[in-house]
Amino acid sequence: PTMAVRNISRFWEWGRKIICVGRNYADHAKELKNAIPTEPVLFLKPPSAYVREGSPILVPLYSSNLHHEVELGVVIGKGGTAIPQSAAMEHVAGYALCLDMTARDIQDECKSKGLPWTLAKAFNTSCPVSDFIPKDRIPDPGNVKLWLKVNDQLRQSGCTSQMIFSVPYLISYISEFISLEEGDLILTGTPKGVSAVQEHDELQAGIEDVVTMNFKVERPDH
Ligand SMILES: O=C([O-])CC(=O)C(=O)O
Ligand SMILES: [Mg+2]
Repeated sequence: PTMAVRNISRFWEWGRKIICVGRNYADHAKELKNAIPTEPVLFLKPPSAYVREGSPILVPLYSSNLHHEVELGVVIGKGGTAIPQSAAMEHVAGYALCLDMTARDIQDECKSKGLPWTLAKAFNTSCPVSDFIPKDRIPDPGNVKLWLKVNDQLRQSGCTSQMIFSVPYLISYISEFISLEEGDLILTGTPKGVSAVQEHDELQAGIEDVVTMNFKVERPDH
């Protein structure tokens, strides 16, 4: 019998979970008039949220305010529970540039009703991802410059040095409650500059000196 060999560089095909951190940059928390968190804010996306370059980001039919959020993604290489911060980086296989696509109108409605963000954050194509970035290409995840352009106009530009909670802290914190598995992805939050995108917009995002990616926004035909 042949055993399929799974390659971490195609982690999005593994069907593992996507754990997202919200409000991890003070400048973004402020632009949405949220308090600066004293503990990480967590939510999830299902593996069906993944979309790769060459396929479009689809605007959910129920939203008229789809926002981009550019984020550093951390790909887990070794699973664990209650991982100490001092060992956290041993659990990292690499990184990916990610977008946390957000139906902001639906999120606002959920917030005001005290309901979960699922339909605002976890719909199909809500997690565009770049190629896998091996760990050694990013020597310090606390000093990564991220940017995002819509139709060639710069909208977001930030550095992970502005994160409230560091990558090792997040791995340790999350794994206390939710065991991490090989192939999981952690989205570490977005810096300021989130804004709306429309059908036919072209998004380009990058990690300075490491990777760029391009996505087109479309309306689904169903
Ligand atoms: O929707 C939000 O503002 C929370 C979030 O994902 C982030 O800060 O990256
Ligand atoms: Mg986000």
